[in-house]
Amino acid sequence: MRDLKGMHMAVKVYLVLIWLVVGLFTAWKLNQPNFYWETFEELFWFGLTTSLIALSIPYLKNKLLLFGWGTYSIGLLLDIADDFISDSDFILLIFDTSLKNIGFLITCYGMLSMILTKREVINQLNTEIKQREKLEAQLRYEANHDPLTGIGNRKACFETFNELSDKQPLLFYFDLDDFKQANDKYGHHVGDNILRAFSASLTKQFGDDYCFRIGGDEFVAFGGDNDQALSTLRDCLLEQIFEYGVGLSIGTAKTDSKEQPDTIVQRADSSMYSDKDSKVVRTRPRHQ
Ligand SMILES: Nc1nc2c(ncn2[C@@H]2O[C@H](COP(=O)(O)OP(=O)(O)OP(=O)(O)O)[C@@H](O)[C@H]2O)c(=O)[nH]1
Repeated sequence: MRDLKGMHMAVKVYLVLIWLVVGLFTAWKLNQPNFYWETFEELFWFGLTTSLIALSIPYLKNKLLLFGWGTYSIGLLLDIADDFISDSDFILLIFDTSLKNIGFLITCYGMLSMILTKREVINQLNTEIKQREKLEAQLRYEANHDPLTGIGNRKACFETFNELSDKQPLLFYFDLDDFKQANDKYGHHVGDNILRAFSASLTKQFGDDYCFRIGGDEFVAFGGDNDQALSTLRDCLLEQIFEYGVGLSIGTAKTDSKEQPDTIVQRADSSMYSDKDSKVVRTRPRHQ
């Protein structure tokens, strides 16, 4: 970019010089009886073209374009020479117009090939950008979602906590009962399916964006104050996994913008433990 700015500056300086030369040439020639306006015009274009070529050489990689441009300039030079030398003296002078036209065509073709090459490069870059964006979106998704259940993870829960609690002010904390037993009895893969089924029921109840898996068999969800009774909610969430002998403890805590998310989660966690401890039918004591 700085190079181009420098180039524009140099072009301006060259143009001023050309006009200066042309002005002096005109002033001088006006006093001559056989002044050729045509020569003056040809000199001007030759000066401008060669100046631009000289300036562009460091920036132009396309040899065809430079060759075309060069050929055009030679045509212009022959045009000027034509005014001073007669055709019979130098046969090449009759090709001035042809050389200009050939130079012009080669320049056009050089530009076309340059545009096509650039377009190919731009297409490649666009493909790379799209791939990168896709990869970034995937990485962002993986960083914020639990790979097993597909719902949000602990990190996502705390990052969106304030935003979600503004919309849904009651925090639910869920912990499966006797999940370890189900794991031991039916195998780890069934345990995985239980977690998936539970997550599916949870998102059905609370919505995809409001549920998170924050530990092995621990989940949180954001809901409204007017939600159904906890016993109904428990039955609903256990419907698909009840057959494996797992239960569900639920704790709740009202969110408060003055409190830290950690504190609110801790309150909901304590409430969940009270629920777990209050269970009369348990196959074994907790944390065994
Ligand atoms: N299948 C499976 N098991 C997991 C996964 N993550 C954690 N666990 C298991 O989940 C169990 C959680 O432990 P606890 O909460 O003590 O198990 P629990 O039997 O529910 O205990 P209580 O809550 O007291 O009833 C452990 O046995 C872990 O190995 C997982 O991704 N898949």
